Amino acid sequence: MVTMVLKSVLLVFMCVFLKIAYDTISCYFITPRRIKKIMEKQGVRGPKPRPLTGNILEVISFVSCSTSKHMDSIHHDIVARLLPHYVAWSKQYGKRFIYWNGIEPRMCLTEIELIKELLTKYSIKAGKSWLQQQGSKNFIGGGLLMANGENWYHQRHIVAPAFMGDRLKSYSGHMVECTKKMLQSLENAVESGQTEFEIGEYMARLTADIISRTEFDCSYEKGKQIFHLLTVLQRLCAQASRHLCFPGSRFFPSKYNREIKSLKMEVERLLMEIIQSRRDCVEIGRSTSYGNDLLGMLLNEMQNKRGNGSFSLNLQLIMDECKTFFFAGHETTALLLTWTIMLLSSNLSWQEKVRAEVNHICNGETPSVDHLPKLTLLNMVINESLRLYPPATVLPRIAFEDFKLGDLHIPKGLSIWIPVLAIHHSEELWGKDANEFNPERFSSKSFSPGRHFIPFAAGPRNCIGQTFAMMEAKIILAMLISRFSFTISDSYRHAPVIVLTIKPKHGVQVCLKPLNPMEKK
Ligand code: HEM
Repeated sequence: MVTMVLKSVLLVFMCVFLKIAYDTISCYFITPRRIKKIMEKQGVRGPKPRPLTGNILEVISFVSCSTSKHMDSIHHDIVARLLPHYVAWSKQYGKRFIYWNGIEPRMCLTEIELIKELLTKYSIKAGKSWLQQQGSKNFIGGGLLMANGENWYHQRHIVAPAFMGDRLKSYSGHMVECTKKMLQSLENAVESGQTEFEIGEYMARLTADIISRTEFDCSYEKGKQIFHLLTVLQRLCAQASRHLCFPGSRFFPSKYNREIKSLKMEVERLLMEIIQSRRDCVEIGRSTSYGNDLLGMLLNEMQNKRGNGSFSLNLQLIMDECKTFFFAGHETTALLLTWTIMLLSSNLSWQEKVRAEVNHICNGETPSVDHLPKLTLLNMVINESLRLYPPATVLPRIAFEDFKLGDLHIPKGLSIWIPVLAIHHSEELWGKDANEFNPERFSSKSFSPGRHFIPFAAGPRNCIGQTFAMMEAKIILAMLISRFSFTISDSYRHAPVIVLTIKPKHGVQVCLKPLNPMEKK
């Protein structure tokens, strides 16, 4: 009897072991090579990969060489600096090529029609890859940004109302209040004799403040504390995700992995405290709803059990959504503002034009949602900034099943990489002055958005916070430009780098001068 049991256990153990061994070999060797063959047959080639690391080491060496120094002057010809591997391989292998991110074969896609088809038609068949999800699992978990398929569909429908209509307009008050506080602190610093400011720090603090207030309203101070921890967690997860291509690396109890786990637990403990106190208020009858902020909306939704079929909104997902909105909405907008201020500080005639427009439209009042659509020059400048320095430089997708894209057969498991930065700087698409700051190009009525201007992606999976971000950027810039004039400081070193998003390596130093009441008018 005992031998029978032992034999059965051994058999089960052997089966499990063989399954794991087969899955590992299939995932690391068989599938990637099958995909490579299918793509090669269609004429899509690329650099030779090394075992396990693929072309990662080449990419690292290309980029560390091109970004080792700052640029000689402020110009915007930055593709060769930030995506040198793209420049080298597209020259050698053509518009479509394949390179290997570890064990993941990635096809680079720059053809506009194919990108449009992929983003609009195949938003369910192509989504976020396992590598991406693992890289951010301890950080934003299964929130909207990393969700796929049915889950993504339901999550998107639940949060969409938070970014539309009157609810969206209601956030403008928070934006104005937070900006007033920031401007006051700048004015105080100027009065005490400071003239030069690293404006990126101010913008990062301001956008974090705004998103904390929008998400947590009355629990705003606690929200700020959570977001501070999330910023540290984000940095650690980005460092740890570099090792993900090595089998089992995420289970290794390294210093990174231990620190990540304990930070994640602390963030979630604080989030649960806020959630619990709102539930208590409703339970004892002190309040009839969970609140009008983003968190309240998600909790109300969970209470109404609008879950559909197998999908249900649970507390873990609500916490993941809170973390996702902070991550997706804070740094991207801060960078948009920082780069726009850099561009206006080094293009004074545009600064003057935008100031005159703001003064004319707002007439000394703080900007309201009714003023914003009339600020057309400001809108053009923001678009030009998003074109030259798109915070999200690449859009990654992975095919979950075989499908046809234009003339290409895309096999299941192929990762597709859309280099937004290169598309935005392409002379073929934007003309000879593609690398110059020229907001005028956005004034043309014939301009067709979404074709080769994709800072917020496109199609059903585009940025849900696009209107929120544009409203926030316009309010902040309009308020800043009517209070201060700014020039780029001599100490500024133009050194864009990509660390997930495009960042100024040494910050953006500007000299601020308060405008006197006559100039403000
Ligand atoms: C200038 C500011 C912003 C830029 C450039 C930007 C850009 C993008 C891009 C390119 C995507 C698509 C990513 C992908 O699918 O791979 C995206 C998605 C997303 N963004 Fe933004 N974003 C900005 C601001 C915001 C704000 C303010 C929020 C929220 C408050 C936000 C929330 C999200 C979310 C949740 C997604 C995932 C949408 C989905 O997959 O359905 N973003 N963003």
